[in-house]
Amino acid sequence: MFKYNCLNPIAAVGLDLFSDQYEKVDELKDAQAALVRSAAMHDLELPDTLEAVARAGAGVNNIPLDKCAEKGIVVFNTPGANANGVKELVFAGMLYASRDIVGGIEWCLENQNDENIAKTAEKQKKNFAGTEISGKKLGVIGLGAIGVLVANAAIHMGMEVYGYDPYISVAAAWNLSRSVKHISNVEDIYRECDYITIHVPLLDSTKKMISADAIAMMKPTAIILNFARDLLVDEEAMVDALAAGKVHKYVSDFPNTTTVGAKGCIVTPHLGASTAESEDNCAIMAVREIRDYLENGNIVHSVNFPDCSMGACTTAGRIGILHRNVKGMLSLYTTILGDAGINIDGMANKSKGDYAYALLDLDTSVPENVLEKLKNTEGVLKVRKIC
Ligand SMILES: NC(=O)c1ccc[n+]([C@@H]2O[C@H](COP(=O)([O-])OP(=O)(O)OC[C@H]3O[C@@H](n4cnc5c(N)ncnc54)[C@H](O)[C@@H]3O)[C@@H](O)[C@H]2O)c1
Ligand SMILES: O=C(O)CC[C@@H](O)C(=O)O
Repeated sequence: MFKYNCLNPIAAVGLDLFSDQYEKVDELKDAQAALVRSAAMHDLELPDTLEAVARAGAGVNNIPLDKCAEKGIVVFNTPGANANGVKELVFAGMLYASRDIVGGIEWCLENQNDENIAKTAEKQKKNFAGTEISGKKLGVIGLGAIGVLVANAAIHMGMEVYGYDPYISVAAAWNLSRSVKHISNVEDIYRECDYITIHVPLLDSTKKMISADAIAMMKPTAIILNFARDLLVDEEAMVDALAAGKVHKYVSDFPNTTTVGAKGCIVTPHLGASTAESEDNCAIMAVREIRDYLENGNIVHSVNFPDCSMGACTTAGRIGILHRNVKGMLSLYTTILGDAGINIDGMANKSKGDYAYALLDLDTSVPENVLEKLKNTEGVLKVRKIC
C-alpha cells in the first residue's frame, strides 16, 4: 500500500487515477508521495518516508529542490499542463490594460439604478475608451510551454511578435510560429515593444531580470505583463516608473503590498492556472508521474533528478538508486550485485547536474543484506527496491 498526502487541493480527476493500492493520508509525515500546488515547502520537515513530490503546475520555487535531492526525494512538475490557462489570461490582461474594461464595469454597477443608464452610457463611454492590440508589437521573454502559446496566438491576433529565449528547447522551437521575430538581444524588446510579457522560471539567474535599467529603456506607453513570478521584476522600480508616467501599465498575477493599489497596476490573485481544465491536466499528469515512479521506478518530468525510464518491470527484481553524479558509482553497484551472485538483465543510468539515477533490472529480487550494502555505499542517497 502506498500513502500520499495533498498539501493543496488537487483535482479529483487526477486523484481518481490512484488505484486501490493507494491511501490518502492527512499528514505529510505519513506519506511516501506528496502532491502540491503553491504551498510553501521550504520550511516543512521532510519525513524519511517521503519518496516523491509532484508539483501540479510548472513553477517549483515553493519546493526546496536541493534539500529534496539530498534526502533522495524526487521532485516532479507537470510541464505544459496549465499553459493554455495562463495563455488565455495573458490576453485578458492585455485587453484589461488596453481598454478600461474594469472602469466601465464599475461605472455600470454604480449607475444600476439609473433608469436612463443606456442613454447616459453613450455619453460616458468615451471615458473608458482604449487602444487595440492588433498591429502592436509584443515582446515575449521565455519561449517555453506558455511563451510559445502566447507568441503564436498573438500572431493570430494581428500583433507583430518578438521572441527572446537563449535556451529555447528544440520542441518549443518546432512549435513556434515562423512569423515570430527571433530576438537575440532582449534590450530590443525593452526599447521597441508596446507589450512585454515574461514567461521564464524564477531562478537565481532570473530574479529581477526586468530591472530598473530594463524599465528605463521602455516606451512611456509600454504595458508589461507578468504571469510568471513577481520576483522576476524589480517591482519597486516598476511602481516608480508607473507613477512618473515612464511606462503605462503593469499587469501581474501575483498580489503583494508593492503593487496592489499602486497607480497603473492591475493585479489578479494568481489565477493563471485556475481553470478546471488546467487543474485537471496538472492533477492527471502529477498522479501518473508519482505512480510510474513508486510502482516502476521510472522518472519522467523530474526537476531535481534526471529522467530515466525502463517501462514496466518484467524481471524478477528491479532497484532504483539515487546517487551523486560522481565517477565510479556503477562499478561499485555491479561489484556488490556480482559478489551476491545477482545478474543484471538491464540497466539505465542518467545524470542531471550534481545528481544521477540508476535503474537496474535483475534476475532475482535483491535480499535485504545486499540492499544495505548498496545503501551504505559512499555517494548513494537512496536505494529503492521496486520489485
Ligand atoms: N500564473 C500562473 O498561475 C502560472 C501558471 C503556470 C506557470 N507559471 C509560471 O510561468 C513561467 C513559465 O512557465 P512555463 O510552463 O512556460 O515554463 P517552461 O519551462 O516551459 O518555459 C520557460 C522558458 O523560459 C526560458 N528561459 C529560462 N531562462 C531564461 C532567460 N534568462 N531569458 C529568456 N528565457 C529564459 C527557458 O528556456 C524556457 O523555454 C514559470 O515561472 C512558471 O512558474 C505561472
Ligand atoms: O497551482 C497554481 O494555481 C499555480 C501554478 C503556477 O503558478 C505554476 O507555476 O504552474
